[in-house]
Order: sequence, then structure tokens, then C-alpha cells
Amino acid sequence: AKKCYLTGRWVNDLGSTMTIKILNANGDFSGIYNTSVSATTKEIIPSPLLGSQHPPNRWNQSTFGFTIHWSFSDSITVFTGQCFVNDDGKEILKTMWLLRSCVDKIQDDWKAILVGYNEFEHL
Ligand SMILES: CC(=O)N1C(=O)N[C@@H]2[C@H](CCCCC(=O)O)SC[C@@H]21
Repeated sequence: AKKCYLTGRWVNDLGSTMTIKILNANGDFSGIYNTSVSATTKEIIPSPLLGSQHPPNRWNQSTFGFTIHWSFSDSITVFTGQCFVNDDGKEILKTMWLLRSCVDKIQDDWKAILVGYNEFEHL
């Protein structure tokens, strides 16, 4: 049965895609994220990500987290979630994320974070 390793290509409900490279023995990984949307007007380019996944075991599907260091803006996004195998045998990543934008002054800190959730499917 599928074990929900993050290695490979994923697409989310916004049409963004990511490619996760082979996990090392600790479950750490790197990859590339191609966002289809941005909070900035800057030209979007693929951006590196680093993360970790708990090795899935037989009793449950595993949790993970990763950080995207955007190449085209001064912001950072962190994702966390869990990989599930649904009733059709499809691997689904249920995630939540925080996008921290870079604001000019501390008085603007209140509007510096966006939060959201979404799902990724394995390509
Ligand atoms: C999966 C998902 O929800 N998102 C996705 O695929 N792209 C957007 C954001 C892209 C931020 C780009 C950098 C910037 O605008 O500063 S990260 C969360 C959201």
C-alpha cells in the first residue's frame, strides 16, 4: 500500500506545484516550489524549500513541515501538515501555512502574516 512519502511532485488547489527530493535517513528533504500565486507584483520564479517528514509507519500516515525561501520576494512561508491515503488510495497532503511578508516598519507588523490551508495531490 502507498506509504505517503513526500518524495516526488505535488500540485495544490491553487495550481502551485512542488518537487520534493529524496528524504535522508532522518526524514529531512529539500525541493523546489513553483507558486501559481503571489502577494507581490514581482515576477514569480521557482523557489527552494527545506523540510522534514516523520517516517510513515503502518499505524498512521506521517506529519511534515517545510519552509520556502522565496527567490523573488523578501517573504518566507512555512507549511505544516499530514499525508493521508484516501479511500481511493490517493495520497493527499492536508496542510496549513503562514506567509510572513517583510514590512517596512514595526508599526506594520500587524499586517505581515497571512495564514491559509490547502491540499496537495501527488502528480
Ligand atoms: C499552497 C498555498 O496556499 N499557496 C501557494 O501555493 N502560494 C501562496 C503563497 C505564495 C507566496 C509567494 C511569495 C510572496 O508572495 O511573498 S504561499 C501560500 C499560498
